[in-house]
Amino acid sequence: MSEETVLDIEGLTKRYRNGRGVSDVSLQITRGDVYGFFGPNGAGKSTVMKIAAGLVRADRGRVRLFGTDVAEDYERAMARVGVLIEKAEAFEYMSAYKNLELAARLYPELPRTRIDEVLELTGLSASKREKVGHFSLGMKQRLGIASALVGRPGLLILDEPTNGLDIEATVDLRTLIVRLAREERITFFLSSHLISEMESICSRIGIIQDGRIIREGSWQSLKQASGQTLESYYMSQIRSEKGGETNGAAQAIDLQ
Ligand SMILES: Nc1ncnc2c1ncn2[C@@H]1O[C@H](COP(=O)(O)OP(=O)(O)OP(=O)(O)O)[C@@H](O)[C@H]1O
Repeated sequence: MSEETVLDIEGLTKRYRNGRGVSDVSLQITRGDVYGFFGPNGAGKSTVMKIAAGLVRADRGRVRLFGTDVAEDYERAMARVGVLIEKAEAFEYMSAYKNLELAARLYPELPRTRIDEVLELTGLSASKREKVGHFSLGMKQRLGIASALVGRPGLLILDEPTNGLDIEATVDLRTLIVRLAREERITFFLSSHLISEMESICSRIGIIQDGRIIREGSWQSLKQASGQTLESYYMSQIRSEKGGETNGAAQAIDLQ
């Protein structure tokens, strides 16, 4: 594993009691990547992300964050990781600022100015005294990201960050991710079931279907190799797997 590998997932398998889950998932994310994890509903994106964030235990396989195994030393592995899985949770009757103060309690060594910094980064400074209950969904998502940013993470894991957002809020969120990647040098592992919403900001892409990674590569190489938009490429891959043209076998090809 190179020094630059921020997240290293190897051979993850998780079977829920109902027999669903993920099988033999491996992927690596390098410092500076905006890694887009795409797949249909129920493909296994959240399961992989929850295991990566130490929230669900895998049956087999290994996750290393910044070189530390999550199962062996959770606190160390997660020290530089911010997580937003599913919907951003916040106390609705409190202001954005108060919510972030609570998040900041986990990091007593951080200066109080960090709260204003993350409010500024996420474009919420003007609303910081407003109750979160009055926020739009897009603002709540941005507050969730602000909360994940408090501890100055090197990696942000965002599961379906655009879920339920309208176009304007989706565009704002994309702009925010690009800005954070550039200005704060944050690496991203983000998922979506709508490739068109995120493909333009991703440097690497993994496609998961029925619990297995079926394609992986850099945005450029996948786009060039396919000679079509990534959305069309994605659809053709998903359909060909469904049609059994590849016998449903895991075919993680790295085109880089
Ligand atoms: N706690 C659970 N118990 C049983 N089955 C589960 C559980 N969580 C997920 N599953 C099943 O595992 C499979 C993968 O689910 P997962 O939520 O990881 O997919 P996903 O790609 O994130 O889907 P979506 O885009 O709909 O969020 C699905 O078939 C789902 O029904």
